[in-house]
Amino acid sequence: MLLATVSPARVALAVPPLRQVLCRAIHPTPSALAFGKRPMQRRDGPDSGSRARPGSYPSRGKYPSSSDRERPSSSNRAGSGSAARLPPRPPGASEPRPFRSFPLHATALSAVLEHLGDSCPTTAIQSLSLANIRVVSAENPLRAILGAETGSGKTLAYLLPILHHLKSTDAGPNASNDPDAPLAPRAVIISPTHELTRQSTAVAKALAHSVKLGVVGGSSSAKGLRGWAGETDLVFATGGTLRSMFKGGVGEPLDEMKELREGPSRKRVPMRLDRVEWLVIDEADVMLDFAEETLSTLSHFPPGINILLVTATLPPSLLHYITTSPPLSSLPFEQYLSPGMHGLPKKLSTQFVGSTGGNLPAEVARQIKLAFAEDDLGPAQATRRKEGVGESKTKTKAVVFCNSDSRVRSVARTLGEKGLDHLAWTGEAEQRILGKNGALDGFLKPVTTAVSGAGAGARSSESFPSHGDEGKQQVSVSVAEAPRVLVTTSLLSRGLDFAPSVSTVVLVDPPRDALDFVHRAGRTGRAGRTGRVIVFGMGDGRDLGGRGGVGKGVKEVVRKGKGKGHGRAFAGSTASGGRKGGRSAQNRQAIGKGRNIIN
Ligand SMILES: Nc1ncnc2c1ncn2[C@@H]1O[C@H](COP(=O)(O)OP(=O)(O)OP(=O)(O)O)[C@@H](O)[C@H]1O
Repeated sequence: MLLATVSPARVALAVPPLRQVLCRAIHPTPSALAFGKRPMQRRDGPDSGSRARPGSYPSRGKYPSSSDRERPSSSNRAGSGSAARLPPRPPGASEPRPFRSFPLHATALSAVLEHLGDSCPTTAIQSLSLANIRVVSAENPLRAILGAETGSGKTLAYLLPILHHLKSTDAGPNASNDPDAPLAPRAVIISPTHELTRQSTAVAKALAHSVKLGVVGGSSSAKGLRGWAGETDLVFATGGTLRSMFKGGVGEPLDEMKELREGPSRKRVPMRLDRVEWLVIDEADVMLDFAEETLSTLSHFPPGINILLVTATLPPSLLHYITTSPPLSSLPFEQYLSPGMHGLPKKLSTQFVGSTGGNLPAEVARQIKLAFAEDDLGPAQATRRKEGVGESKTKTKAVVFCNSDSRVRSVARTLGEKGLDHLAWTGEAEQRILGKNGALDGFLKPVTTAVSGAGAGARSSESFPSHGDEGKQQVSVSVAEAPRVLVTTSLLSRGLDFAPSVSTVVLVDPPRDALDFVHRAGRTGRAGRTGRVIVFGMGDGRDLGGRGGVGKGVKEVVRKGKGKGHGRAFAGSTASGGRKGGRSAQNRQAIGKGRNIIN
């Protein structure tokens, strides 16, 4: 009944068949390519794409370079185009392409080339985003979903178009140095956890340093945004941090209890949202767990802002939510979904452990030791070297997911007894309460920046090749003596970019649903690298279909990761779509008791 209030056009947009999404991706309109400009035509108007627009590319039979945009030819000025002069349709807009082939602001382009390496191409979602995420007019804001598998570069997929836009329309540094001026960003990025907020902030800072934009990141609700004031460009925060700033209205003190306890000398952090042009909700499907809070947060933002929802999983319930809940439902969302979405990363193997001999934690420890021993074998070492993980002596690491804090404690205890150096990280972890990633750094990918003059960005010919870390300078602290195993809960399953040395993810308890499986498993095998996920509690993997909704969903995810993915909405525990019939995956018995590997 709720859908009755939604126009047919919007329903059609809400759940497009894959072919519609891909068609749009394969044939981006000139206006879609002209991002950063604000032509007057409606984005989805009937004549969209039928004539050249201001800022669109000259027809040259190739992708234009950024310099094309900076020096417009007579054929790409406003009104000079015609259908006959449209640029050739690209062969596949989700194909990897050089970052230079997109009309990025020169500073944003050099920042990303410095960050990833000069010759590093885009990933599928980055190609889609850079070709399509643009502001058409202030009166016609953009609403878009960016969806792609874990570890596929979604952070840059949303950051780059925003950096481009902010820089292209930058009015220069704010003259006011008033320490009491409210924090006033142009873009706000909401993440579900403090850990992810801190990591995304670090990535944005690494880029924004060259782009010369301001980035503020909240690391905890207690002190994250304190000390910042005045106009800035990007603010990263959790929904909770933002809400606590809005409590009682924008400009009210943050965390009043602390303020009472520690006295009025602590700096207040008011925030003004009237300058906000962009709102990004990272890990957007988590919104569903906090539906009311999310809507209450959104109600503070101006109505005409551009909204990007970024996600690795797109359940129909999320589509329903955004089409029926104001203010999200006020405009339809375009969908840019990578073909690999809802599958596991391609080089991630799934291994099921059916039998534990009655002692689950001990078997977990045994399987981790086995995995590390496999990693130390020659071929695994050679692959890691090729993938830029580091020296052949680099020790691989494992992240272990449990469904509860008590399970974290019991597994951690056993790992200790079995001589496995580990870190246990739950919502109650002391470092976490202090608002620091510190202890986690040994597991997280350090944010790097190129050392000038050094050759960075080793390439391979795969569609999503790993980039080398040669020639990079580590920005975060040294983590040489960090433990090899991290034991945690779903708290760290979302969005975090774990280090390439994390070769193994262990699911001690069955995932709550297939979405949970996708996110936990996706902490390894990132950026085209190899990885393995070891799954307990779901049998030996041969009869997943017979294990109810979760089993069916997991089976579907594993199969999609190995074949051609699709971008349809994902039913989670009862995933729909995908190929019928024979398995694309090959099952083979693993070395080790009862472990079944699906490659
Ligand atoms: N074009 C690229 N080529 C190679 N590596 C890339 C590229 N873009 C980003 N990366 C790297 O890929 C890794 C994963 O990126 P990111 O964390 O943005 O993935 P994600 O899609 O957001 O994953 P998740 O769904 O888990 O949040 C990062 O280490 C990033 O530096």
